[in-house]
Amino acid sequence: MLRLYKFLKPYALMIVGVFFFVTLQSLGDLYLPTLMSNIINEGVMQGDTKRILQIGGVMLLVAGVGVICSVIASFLSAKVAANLGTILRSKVFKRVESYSLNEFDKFGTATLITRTTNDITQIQTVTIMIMRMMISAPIMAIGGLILALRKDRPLTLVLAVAIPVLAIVVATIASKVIPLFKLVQVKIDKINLVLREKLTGIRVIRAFNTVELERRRFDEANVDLTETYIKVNRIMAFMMPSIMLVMNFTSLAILWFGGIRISKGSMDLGALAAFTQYAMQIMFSMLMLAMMFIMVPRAQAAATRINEVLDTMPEIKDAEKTVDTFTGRGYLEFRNVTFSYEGAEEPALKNISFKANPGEVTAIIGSTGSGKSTLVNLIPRFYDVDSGSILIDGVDIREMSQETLRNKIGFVPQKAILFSGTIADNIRFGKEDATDEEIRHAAEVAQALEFIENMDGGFNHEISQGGTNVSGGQKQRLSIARALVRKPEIYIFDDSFSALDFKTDAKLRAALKKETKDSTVIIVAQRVATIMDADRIIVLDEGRIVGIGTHRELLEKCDVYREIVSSQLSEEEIA
Ligand SMILES: Nc1ncnc2c1ncn2[C@@H]1O[C@H](COP(=O)(O)OP(=O)(O)OP(=O)(O)O)[C@@H](O)[C@H]1O
Repeated sequence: MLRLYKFLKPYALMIVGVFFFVTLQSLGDLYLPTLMSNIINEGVMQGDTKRILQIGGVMLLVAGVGVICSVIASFLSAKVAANLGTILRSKVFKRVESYSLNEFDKFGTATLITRTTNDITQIQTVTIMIMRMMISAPIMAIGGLILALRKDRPLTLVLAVAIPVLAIVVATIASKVIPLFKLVQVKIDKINLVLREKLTGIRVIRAFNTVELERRRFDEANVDLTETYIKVNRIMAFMMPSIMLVMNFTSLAILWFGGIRISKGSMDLGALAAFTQYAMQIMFSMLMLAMMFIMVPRAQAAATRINEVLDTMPEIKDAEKTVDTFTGRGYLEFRNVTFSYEGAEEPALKNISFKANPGEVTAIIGSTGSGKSTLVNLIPRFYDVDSGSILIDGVDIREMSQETLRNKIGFVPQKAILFSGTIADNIRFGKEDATDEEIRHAAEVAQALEFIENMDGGFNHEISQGGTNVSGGQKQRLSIARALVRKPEIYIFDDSFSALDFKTDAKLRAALKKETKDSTVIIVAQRVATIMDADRIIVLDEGRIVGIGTHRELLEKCDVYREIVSSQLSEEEIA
């Protein structure tokens, strides 16, 4: 956790301020019992009303200053903790943003969300507590002890018994509760995971009538978390009564032995009243320390999880010296590329070699799971190859900056993703400074203009979160327009025409031909009709290339291709 506190450097002055005001408040609190003892001895016992009012006035003043100090310390500590939260959230977000898909696969989205929200809030809360208690608890404990000793030395023997008893009670409770707090964090992760999956899959859940089943699964995770919370609270419920019991017995013992000492004339009434209060202050400060010992490990667990995110360096990094000048315009080459997903037994791609030139369409076809998406995901460096290399214009993509590389590419993913905002905003995502004319043109080529113009507000029509207010085919066309507006050197369409009807598919490809005539186009497709006219078709099977050529060439020499074709096209279409 200390590591995270390094981020607090800019707020050092505020933290000093918190310590200062907390110290002032604690000193005031320590002074009050002495003043009370004076009121009893010098005012009440002597019947001196003036003295009572005098000391009472000072007590009010001390208490008033204490309240002001406490308010300022609260305000400052809350501000410091809130700022720490902001810094941590932004650091975690920045790091997560830099992750390659490998790291995303490793963590999972649910835990990354819990770590950015719940874990950081946990640290924020504990930070406020630490700032307030770290100073005040020792001052109150040590100061209280010194002042109690000054009031009556023999009576402190009662404390010598009471404090260890209190320590044992608190330590027993803490040892049981700390591991449970750590468990709570993991269980919150689980709830987030279930919740996220259920919410994103709500349509499937409704369609398959599994609402009841899913509810039960959520309830299981929920009950699991609740039970852990109940366990924690059951133990914590013992804490206050046990501590109060020890404290009440301590008060009783002080009054008992103090009474004996008063009756012997070795102690006065004021000193006994003050001593009782100091004893309570000492024990409360021990309690504060105990709370810190319980809460800090909980925040420590959160801190470890945050540090894990911050310490995980993205596997894909820019080279020290990057190449920025290129002689070609999107000439793509795969040289003996082999790639495996982390933890997979078999490589997803084996020994892939091919060339794709500007002005040509290179199509990739193959059965599901044959590695088509994996192959195109390697081009923008979502993952790095295990061996071999991918070159653009003769330069290994690992030798150029990721920004330069990705600027060359217009990527249309298999699953069209839209963001909340207008249709124009979504297309402009491809090119920040795109003019209205460019956006309109991209939409026209993507065969999206007609449906956009039929929508309320046209290009200003708002897309809802996750793009739920447009159809699958419309989503695909908008994500194609987003890639087109970039006018990139390399277009990658990962099964991006699958949701289009045949007529729109054909019209789109005809329009694309003109638009992409100077670019290298890679099309992953399931439908043979979509890629029949491609300059080069690559047939993948279980991660290997089993054929490269035109439609005609492959029909003659590639069995796998022939099988795919005959399962989709009629005899006349093949001919
Ligand atoms: N993130 C991942 N982690 C581990 N394995 C993966 C991952 N993504 C894909 N795979 C595996 O890699 C293989 C190739 O998957 P890929 O998505 O490239 O196939 P595909 O040909 O695009 O299939 P489809 O046509 O169904 O989209 C599959 O066996 C798949 O299970």
